[in-house]
Amino acid sequence: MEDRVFVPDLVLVFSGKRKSGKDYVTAQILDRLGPDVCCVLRLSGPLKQQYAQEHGLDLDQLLGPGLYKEQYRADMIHWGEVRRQQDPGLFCRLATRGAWQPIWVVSDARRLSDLQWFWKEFPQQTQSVRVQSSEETRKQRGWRFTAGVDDAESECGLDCGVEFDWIITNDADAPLLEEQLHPILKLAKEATLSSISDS
Ligand SMILES: Nc1ncnc2c1ncn2[C@@H]1O[C@H](COP(=O)(O)OP(=O)(O)O)[C@@H](O)[C@H]1O
Ligand SMILES: C[C@@](O)(CCOP(=O)(O)OP(=O)(O)O)CC(=O)O
Repeated sequence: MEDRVFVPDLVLVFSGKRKSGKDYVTAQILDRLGPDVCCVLRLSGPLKQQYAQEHGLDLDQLLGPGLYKEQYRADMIHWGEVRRQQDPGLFCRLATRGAWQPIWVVSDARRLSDLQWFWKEFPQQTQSVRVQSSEETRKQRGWRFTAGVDDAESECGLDCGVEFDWIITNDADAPLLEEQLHPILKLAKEATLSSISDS
């Protein structure tokens, strides 16, 4: 474990397939809790930054939701895997560096090694959240199966073997997101309150 000065009260580590709604759901949580209390951290942020720099690419477009990033996704996955083999916690460390809010929402865990890093660093605080949507819904949001991406560890690494603390079903016919997020938001509020009363 690293020597830490700052330890968050709660770390919600989200995973889910492409277009399941990870960004959408985590943005809703940020919206409810506010930026003084909560931050959304993306493991893909430092990865894309480094990748863009090395390959002379447009970082803003790589970070955006458009088609640009899809042209590079397979190669970025491979590039990131090589980096992770050398140092499995690299992107987790970089993404969390400097985060000061008491609630961290990590939007994009993809591999067991990502979750393991948070469990090890923040055993008391980490809660895993899976966002799931049907293939039909994901298709309506623009997803198309891509060999080398949708059958790779980046998309399938957390498909089995993890008992998630929370599962959010993000389909039109599922219970309202508002209702599904309620217990998680309650937990976040309780975590900050109990740390205020401890201090
Ligand atoms: N519950 C929802 N209601 C409306 N739009 C949604 C919902 N969930 C996801 N979307 C939309 O679907 C698209 C894909 O969602 P996104 O959060 O980017 O997925 P992911 O981050 O898992 O790839 C985005 O345009 C997003 O706004
Ligand atoms: C190379 C990646 O980090 C690219 C991730 O890009 P996004 O996080 O933008 O992906 P989605 O939100 O699922 O569409 C994947 C990886 O294997 O690390």
